[in-house]
Amino acid sequence: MRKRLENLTRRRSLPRDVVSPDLARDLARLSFDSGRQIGVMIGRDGAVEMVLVGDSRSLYIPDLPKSRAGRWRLRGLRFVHTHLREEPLTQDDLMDLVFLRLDCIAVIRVDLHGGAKDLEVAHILPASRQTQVAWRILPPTPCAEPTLHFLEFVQSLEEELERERRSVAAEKAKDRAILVSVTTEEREVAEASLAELKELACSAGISVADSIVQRQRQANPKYLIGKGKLSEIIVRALQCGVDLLIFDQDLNPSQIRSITDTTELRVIDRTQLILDIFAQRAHSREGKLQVEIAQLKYLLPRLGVKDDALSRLRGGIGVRGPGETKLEINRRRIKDRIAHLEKQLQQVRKNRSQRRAKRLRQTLPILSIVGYTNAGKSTLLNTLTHSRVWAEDQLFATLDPTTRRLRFPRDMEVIVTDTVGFIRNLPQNLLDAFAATLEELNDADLLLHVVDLSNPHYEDHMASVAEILEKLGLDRKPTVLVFNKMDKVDSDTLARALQRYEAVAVSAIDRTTLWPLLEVLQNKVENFFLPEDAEASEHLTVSESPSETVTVMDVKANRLSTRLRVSWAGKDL
Ligand SMILES: Nc1nc2c(ncn2[C@@H]2O[C@H](COP(=O)(O)OP(=O)(O)OP(=O)(O)O)[C@@H](O)[C@H]2O)c(=O)[nH]1
Ligand SMILES: [Mg+2]
Repeated sequence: MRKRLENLTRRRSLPRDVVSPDLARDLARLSFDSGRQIGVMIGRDGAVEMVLVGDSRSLYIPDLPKSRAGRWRLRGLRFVHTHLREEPLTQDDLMDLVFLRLDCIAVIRVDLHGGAKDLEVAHILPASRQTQVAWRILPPTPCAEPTLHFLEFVQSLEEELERERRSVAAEKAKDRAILVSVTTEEREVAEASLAELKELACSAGISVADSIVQRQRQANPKYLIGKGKLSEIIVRALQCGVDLLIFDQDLNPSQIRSITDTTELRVIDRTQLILDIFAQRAHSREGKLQVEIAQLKYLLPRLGVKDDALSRLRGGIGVRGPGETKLEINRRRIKDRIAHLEKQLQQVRKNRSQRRAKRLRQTLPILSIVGYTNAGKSTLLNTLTHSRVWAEDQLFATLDPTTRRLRFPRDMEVIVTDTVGFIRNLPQNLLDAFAATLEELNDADLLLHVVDLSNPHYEDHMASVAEILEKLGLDRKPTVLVFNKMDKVDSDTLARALQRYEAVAVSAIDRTTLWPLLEVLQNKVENFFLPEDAEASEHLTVSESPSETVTVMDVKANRLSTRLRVSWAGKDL
């Protein structure tokens, strides 16, 4: 028996046959004699690369050598095996096809006399031809008269996959990902959370190819996700040319490892995605330090015993945060680095409080725009920026700014800052890093809390923002509530919202809607900073344009924390 099996390794099929008729016949016979399933892995050149022996009903395929370049390629191996008693392809066979990204899987159905009855072949299906399932089973053909030209077939299949990949890759050269949510929550809750993950991914510069939800009654601690879903993911990834999976749920290190091992895709979870976003957005020295500390702390418990754990965990998007070289250091060195960064952080903080003291001496009121992610904060700031042009045009047409300044020796100036969006469920260990990206808020005199009124969950978002502000010790700051995107809600909703909350409604994409807001801001700032100053009031009352509200905004472009300088002459004084 052993000898007969060994002989199989020297067999060759023509590249054009899935399996040569002789080999099929011999496999069937051997299988029949031994009462076991027998299989061979055949390379593209037709050579048998591996012989596998199972029991009468199943056959286990061990780890295969790493696949050829490119995760979207097929493996370059076809698996041909026998089924006794004319049993057709099974679900397990199809799973093997998908998990191993085989060129194809074929079963030789052995008849009751040990003959090779026929050959059943299944292959992965490209997305463009996608139906409900990710594979196709071809009608059985007699082993003795193969009809399929296998090599041509598999080459065209691969070309098709490659074309798909290229068309999506060309779409944008950025990271593409599939989002995955494994949850015991209600579908609606899971989908809202996934929608948010998508926004997070987008703001991290990742394009989302697809999202997959698995609702389950009980979690599967090993993979977190069921095997069937995992195979769906592998096929979708193959079809979409995706090599990154982002899980909405936090994964523990061994889950990351087993999912990575099974799918050969990069795997990150929500926390790591948020960390990556912070890493992108932290501009200040303190912010950068905080984010790197958070990244390293996230990494530390995930350093497994396996030496390749680091390269897997480098999974993140691009090469942000702790770079590759940094990640090659061991656990000890990471701890040292954290200690070192923490020391630096203390130093920076000391400097910052000195800086702040200096700024306070300049007494420029600072307005900071805060709000849930995607509320429209940056848009609001930008639109204010455009209205600057408009306002200036007006200004030049009617007034001489230089003269005006002379007349108003204490005219008001404010700085407006945009901030990173707030997010629900912010893990506690990220709060420091998040707080650092929001450090400017400590200096804010007035917060503009922007809310996307068109989002059905806007009240939840308001609550999340309030909660985070409280955690950051910012809940006592005077705040103006701004209901944005009023163009997207009907008048009833708007009226009801304004009844319930003291807020100003705007549409940040439409600068003409901003005036009521400017009015409110102006009054607030004046109330905070002017009343006790009699001298200023005197000057202002002699103004020659008492009824005119002039807004001059001067943007010192600095992307995320664009600063907007607003000066105006008060009309109500
Ligand atoms: N229809 C409508 N869309 C708006 C309005 N304001 C903002 N948007 C859109 O909402 C989306 C998010 O706006 P952003 O300004 O990026 O939101 P953000 O709060 O800065 O988001 P993060 O920085 O990610 O927290 C963009 O697509 C805007 O075009 C509005 O008043 N009406
Ligand atoms: Mg923004």
